[in-house]
Amino acid sequence: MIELKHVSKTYGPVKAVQDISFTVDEGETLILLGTSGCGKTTVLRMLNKLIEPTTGAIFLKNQPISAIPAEQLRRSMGYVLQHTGLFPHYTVAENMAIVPRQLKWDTHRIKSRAVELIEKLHLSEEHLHLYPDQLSGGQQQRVGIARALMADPPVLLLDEPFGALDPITRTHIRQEFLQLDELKRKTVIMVTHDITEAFELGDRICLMQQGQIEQLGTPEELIFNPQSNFVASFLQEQQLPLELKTLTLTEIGLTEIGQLPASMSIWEALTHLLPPSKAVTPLPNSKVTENSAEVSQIMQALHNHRKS
Ligand SMILES: Nc1ncnc2c1ncn2[C@@H]1O[C@H](COP(=O)(O)OP(=O)(O)OP(=O)(O)O)[C@@H](O)[C@H]1O
Repeated sequence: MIELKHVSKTYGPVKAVQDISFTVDEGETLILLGTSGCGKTTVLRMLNKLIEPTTGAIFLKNQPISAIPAEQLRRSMGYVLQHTGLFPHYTVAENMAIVPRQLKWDTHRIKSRAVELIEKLHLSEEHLHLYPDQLSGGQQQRVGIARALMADPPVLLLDEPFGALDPITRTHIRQEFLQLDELKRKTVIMVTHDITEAFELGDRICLMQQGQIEQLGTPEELIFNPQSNFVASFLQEQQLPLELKTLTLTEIGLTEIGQLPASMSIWEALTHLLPPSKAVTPLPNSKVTENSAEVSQIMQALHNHRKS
């Protein structure tokens, strides 16, 4: 669906992106993960033709995007900018109508699509008449996503879509986002520096450092088979929670734990088994202290899986 071949971008002496190649399949969610300044946003901006690669080429459905007019390309790619990028002097409805107007949709179609999406994102029709600064940060982020989805583009580019939110709101919006039926058939490329977010949302993760790819793989590959010390140390602090979220009970060799389905992640299983006070917040990074028979059995199976 999308392919980057040996793409680099330099700004004078600054090598923002250095010789990056990867493909993203149709319907896949790829996360660009890395610390500030590693080149994630630059990749996204090149995909959308906001900037040109210095060398290398980008393809959309096997066609070089250099041959696709920018306007046409952007109609097939919704873009959620860092800090939402909503126009402050436009109402929510006007912000959401920008692309449909370019596509010459009639007023009725624009309105009904806006109402449909705003409700899917857990806002109400009344919000359509407000200006961005009359909304909370979380509401603005929802509008930013709704705006990008208006014309139902097959590709969605998201730059830190849940940035600048407190951790609890961030988790809520992320859960809503995961459940959005609108996203199920889209190809999504999302930038984040939040490891948990990357592991929850990504089919694959591209971990970058100083403009280069350190490792590109599934969450499980990154956690259990880090290709460099950088990858291992980048993930180290979150190691246990990531393992718990990435692996299912089946994958650690457990087919029966009480009534819980074996396709559940270890995290979900422990959330069911542990008392709410322990399950609500992420489990301690170093060890799980609760000692019920099932929890012990799960942790033993995880231990065995690590050794295998
Ligand atoms: N227009 C520009 N002119 C000069 N240097 C730039 C420009 N845009 C980006 N850079 C540099 O390129 C590098 C990569 O920037 P980029 O914004 O892609 O990083 P990032 O990983 O998205 O960071 P963040 O998470 O902080 O947004 C940085 O060193 C940045 O200073």
